[in-house]
Amino acid sequence: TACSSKYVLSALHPMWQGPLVAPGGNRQSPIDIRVRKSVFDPHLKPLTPDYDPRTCSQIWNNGYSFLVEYDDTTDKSTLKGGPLEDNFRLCQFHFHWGESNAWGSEHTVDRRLFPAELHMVHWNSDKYSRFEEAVMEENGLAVIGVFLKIGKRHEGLQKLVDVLPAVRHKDSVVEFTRFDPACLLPTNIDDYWTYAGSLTTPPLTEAVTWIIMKQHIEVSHEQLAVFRSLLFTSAEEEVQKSMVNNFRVQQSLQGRTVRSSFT
Ligand SMILES: O=C1NC(=O)[C@@H](c2ccccc2)S1
Ligand SMILES: [Zn+2]
Repeated sequence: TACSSKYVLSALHPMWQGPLVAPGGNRQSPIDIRVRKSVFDPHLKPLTPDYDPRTCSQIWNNGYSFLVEYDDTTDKSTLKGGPLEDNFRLCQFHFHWGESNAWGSEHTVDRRLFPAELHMVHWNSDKYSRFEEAVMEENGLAVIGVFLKIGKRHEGLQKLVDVLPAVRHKDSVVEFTRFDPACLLPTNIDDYWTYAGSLTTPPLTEAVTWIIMKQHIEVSHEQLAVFRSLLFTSAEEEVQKSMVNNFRVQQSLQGRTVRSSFT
């Protein structure tokens, strides 16, 4: 689908932690969320995700993460509410993780690192007609971030973990259907932080309203180890590089305010 955009593939290089900063970027992501500096906003509404598992279509290893893609040609899997004024359409979700459980997330909370972070990517279907267009616009995208911790096995995630070996190499794709992404959200989605930021991979456009969940989800050590069995490299390349540490370095807040939906 459109949202598995060429942007992510073309300018991406595994392990690029680069000095790559969007020209004149003053709202870059990820950031450290300083809890005591966040501002409670009583006007923030509850978030209302409404996902249809039948729109789930495939999993793709794009050489940086694996994307679970959704058919975003109609308003079947949507996100509204929270800080959002418009209707947003789910196009894909993916993760970022480390080579060890000690790090891997892109955002941090008072400098605390998590072993991994889930991103659910949505684009503004009230204002734009497709993902590629929205990705270049100020209020084009909404990404839900959920931290992962090592603990009990996540039953819903296992269906995904079981097919990962089929997309071990860069550019591999496998059909993947009837997966309800809501199963990956924490039980409490009313408590979140939100701020104006950017994509964390090229084109790094400052198009994202970030919604970071306060409550994490738990996955088992074995499940996360399967993420690490994926490769950055394609089947043809001689040297195989394991897909780990696919996160961007943290960016400065540059005067931005992080709002919280809770006190
Ligand atoms: O949340 C984000 N994580 C990423 O890898 C970036 C991205 C870039 C383009 C499409 C989808 C996601 S933005
Ligand atoms: Zn991401």
